[in-house]
Amino acid sequence: MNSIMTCQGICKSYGSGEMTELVLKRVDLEFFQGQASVLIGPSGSGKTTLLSILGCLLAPSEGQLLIDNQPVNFSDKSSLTEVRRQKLGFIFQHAQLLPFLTIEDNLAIIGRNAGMTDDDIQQRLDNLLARLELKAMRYKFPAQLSGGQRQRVAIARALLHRPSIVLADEPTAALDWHTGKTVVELLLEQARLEQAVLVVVTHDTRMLPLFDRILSIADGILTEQQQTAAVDNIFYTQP
Ligand SMILES: Nc1ncnc2c1ncn2[C@@H]1O[C@H](COP(=O)(O)OP(=O)(O)OP(=O)(O)O)[C@@H](O)[C@H]1O
Repeated sequence: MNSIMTCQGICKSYGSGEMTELVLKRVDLEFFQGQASVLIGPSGSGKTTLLSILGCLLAPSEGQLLIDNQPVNFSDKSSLTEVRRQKLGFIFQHAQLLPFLTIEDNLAIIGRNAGMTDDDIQQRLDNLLARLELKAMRYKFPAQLSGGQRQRVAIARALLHRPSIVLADEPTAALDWHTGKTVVELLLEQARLEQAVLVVVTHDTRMLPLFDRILSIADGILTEQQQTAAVDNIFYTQP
């Protein structure tokens, strides 16, 4: 399996002097092609902080992030934007679609930012809208879709430019359990199909058996647990 992303001794602290809060303490972690990880931990434990570092949105205080074996240079804004546009796909709690653009245009803009040709964007749109059962939504506006449909568009948008890494921050928090589970299953299926690294933050322990690996943060320390047989998972609780 190819290593896509590596955290080497990553620390993150906020504030200074006596007010310093050390949120991440030496995180060492490797992410492999096609691997799906779920990130859990109590409120305030640093999940969004770690996801923001993985997404090149926030610089670590110490340590290095490597993507495709290249250290990410957090002080070079233009190279950061390039890495985000080419290699990363994001899904948030609320789909955050642009309300004044149709679904097609919301997706196409991501392809244009990544430098894809119009033909490639159209082919990719046709393919993803069909796979995610969104063909009928193509010319609609976000406000005309249900919450679950909007999150399916968010999945299509995160994958459109074929990123090698997809990061999702509580993608189901605004959905009911059934819709949320369907959205996560689709996200996993589509990310695996594309062989992308997937990292999902969730508070919902019922989702854990769906993932290859559980990353758990507490008191700034990250621990990982591989999952082979989902039912043996100690975190598993029935819906
Ligand atoms: N910009 C910031 N400035 C100062 N402190 C921050 C900042 N962002 C986060 N923190 C602090 O860092 C800690 C971790 O926050 P973070 O948002 O990463 O946690 P989380 O695990 O995602 O929480 P939740 O599950 O509630 O979303 C918290 O104590 C928070 O108050």
